[in-house]
Amino acid sequence: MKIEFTKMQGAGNDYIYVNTLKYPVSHPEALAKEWSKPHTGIGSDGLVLIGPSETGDFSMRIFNADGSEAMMCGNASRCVGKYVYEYGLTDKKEIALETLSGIKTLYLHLQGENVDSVTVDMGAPCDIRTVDLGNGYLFREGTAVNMGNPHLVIFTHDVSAIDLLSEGPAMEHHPLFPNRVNVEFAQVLPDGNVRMRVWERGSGITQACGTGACATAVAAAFTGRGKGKTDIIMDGGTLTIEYEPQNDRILMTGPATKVFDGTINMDR
Ligand SMILES: N[C@H](CCC[C@H](N)C(=O)O)C(=O)O
Repeated sequence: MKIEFTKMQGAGNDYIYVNTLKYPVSHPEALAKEWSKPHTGIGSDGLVLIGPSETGDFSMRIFNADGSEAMMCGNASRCVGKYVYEYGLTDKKEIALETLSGIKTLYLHLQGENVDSVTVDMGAPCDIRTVDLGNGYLFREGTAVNMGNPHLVIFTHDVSAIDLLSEGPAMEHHPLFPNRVNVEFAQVLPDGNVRMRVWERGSGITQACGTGACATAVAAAFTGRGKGKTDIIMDGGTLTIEYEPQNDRILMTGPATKVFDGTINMDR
């Protein structure tokens, strides 16, 4: 059976989007793995399913490139906003999106007929704590933050010097995080904005991570490095994060971009 999909990216974090109202998907874990492969698949950081919702306007499920299901994805939530508006599933510019970590509100910013950026109310961070990573690792200390999904933020003076391919997996599988963790290496710049590189649980190096950008801003505030509105500059683009520890929410603003539409066979 041939189904339609759309490849979209937010700050370079690319996913395959399928409208399950039209094409129900019964085995997303296997498809995420197969389709994410760059040479034999479509090539992506994972698969995102857009569906109906009883508590919100739409629902989103996200699968990493290794087939594991994630609770939340910041970059995908913006792209879902663009998708449902531009493909005529809604004419709302404020959308309640149901995720495994609760309802997130999307505020669409239009350029003519098209959505070019989206602000997402990402809710409140939780379980913020300093963690001792122990001996035998490049860094001794990090900040754990839960943004609906787990993150470990490590501040360093030179983020370009980090060998992500070895440091990323070492942290993802650190014994302190039995469910694995998304890892952000962050460097505060002279103007207070932050340069960040990410290793995602289940997808490896990605160009950007929305929940990771939020976690980085939270960790910066928690460790006395923060400012209320911070640009988090990643390899694939920049997200603006608004966070004040006394407030109960984080606002994330950034681009949402369509790459192409395609069709693919669902059964092999
Ligand atoms: N790229 C995503 C996060 C995916 C999360 C996933 N890697 C996990 O928690 O397992 C973002 O923009 O927030």
